[in-house]
Amino acid sequence: MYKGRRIGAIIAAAGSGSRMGGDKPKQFLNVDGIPVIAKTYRAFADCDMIDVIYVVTGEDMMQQCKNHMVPYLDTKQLKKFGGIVSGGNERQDSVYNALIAVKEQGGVDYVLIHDAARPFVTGKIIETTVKAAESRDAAIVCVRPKDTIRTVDETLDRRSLMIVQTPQGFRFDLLMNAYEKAYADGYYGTDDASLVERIGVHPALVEGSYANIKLTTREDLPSVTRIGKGFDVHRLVEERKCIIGGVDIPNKKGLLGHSDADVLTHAIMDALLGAAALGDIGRIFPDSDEQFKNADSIKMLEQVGYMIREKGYGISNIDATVICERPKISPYVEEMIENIAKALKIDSDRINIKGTTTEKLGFTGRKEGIAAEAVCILNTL
Ligand SMILES: Nc1ccn([C@@H]2O[C@H](COP(=O)(O)OP(=O)(O)OP(=O)(O)O)[C@@H](O)[C@H]2O)c(=O)n1
Ligand SMILES: C[C@](O)(CO)[C@H](O)COP(=O)(O)O
Repeated sequence: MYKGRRIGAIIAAAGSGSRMGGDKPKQFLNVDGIPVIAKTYRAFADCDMIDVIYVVTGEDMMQQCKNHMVPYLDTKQLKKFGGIVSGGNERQDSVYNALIAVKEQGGVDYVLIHDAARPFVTGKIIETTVKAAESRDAAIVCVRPKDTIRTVDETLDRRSLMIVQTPQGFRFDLLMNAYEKAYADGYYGTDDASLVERIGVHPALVEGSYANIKLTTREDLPSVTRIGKGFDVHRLVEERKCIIGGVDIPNKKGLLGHSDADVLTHAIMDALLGAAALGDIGRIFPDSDEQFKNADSIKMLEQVGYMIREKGYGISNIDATVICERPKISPYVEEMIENIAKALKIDSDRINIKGTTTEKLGFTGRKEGIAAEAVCILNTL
């Protein structure tokens, strides 16, 4: 409530995100650890001035939308949920469908229209828009362009230009009239204010934020950095090969394990899987499975690399340490790096491998086994 007025919000989430691409619409992608639609909804739900929130999404996306929203909201936030409305072909059609649903459910005094694809909207922006809409009937959030803007033919005067964002807030009956007039005239606009202007109302301009971007193309997505850590140990025994980092190293004893027991490659796989929240090698390549008996770990690493890319991550770097008295690691480091880089399809300068001893202490010091640890950083592509 604001000054005793009932304030509604409509979140437009029926787009297909064709410019973003990918396997799901952008409103269902994750930003800051939660789906975009949930983050956007939360911003409105957490604002005391907002009484009820309607989400408009594609007819075929209703369930997907709920799944990406409801589990991320608390009881207080969910209390404001007015319902999900089926959208239309264009943003304007979607918003109109939601306006009709709001009206059918008793209406509100003022309504804020917001793109689901603008999850960085703040409580302050929402409040300022409500106040401006209440005093001026219509209010839109804008920022000044930072670059020079021109048409194909001429440079425009930047001082008179504004970049229009959402939310856009209106007296409810005014916006409804504007939409009805637009449809009567066959007019389509790219925002709500342009429709209201056609019936003679100029909106108040509210200062937005450069951070309140509309996620439109891949470059708009904030980069995500994830860290992973892996550790592995294998026992040294007679009559086994000593394969480390894919290099068959001449040594009196070799490493015991279900696969080829490549301790270094295993630690690296666990670091990568951990960073991507994909579990660990035990889960992906179980030692109860015969197909992994004496398996080439570099081949398994290749598969892990594929899974990481599938999840949308690139490998920023890997740093690994092999811990043993013997064999000496340094003569083989370059070859190990080459094998690992090739399997992961990354540049070799993203990988660092080193060897160390435990000064003859512990099981590595007694040459009973070899340990390896690895850390990695993944970034969204
Ligand atoms: N028929 C439509 C089209 C768009 N939108 C919503 O309007 C907002 C702004 O639109 P836009 O960035 O163009 O989203 P998309 O239409 O999804 O993107 P694209 O044009 O790249 O397909 C988005 O939150 C989008 O979900 C909508 O509710 N109904
Ligand atoms: C409403 C809007 O976000 C204001 O900048 C924008 O016009 C939506 O346009 P789109 O063509 O649907 O991306």
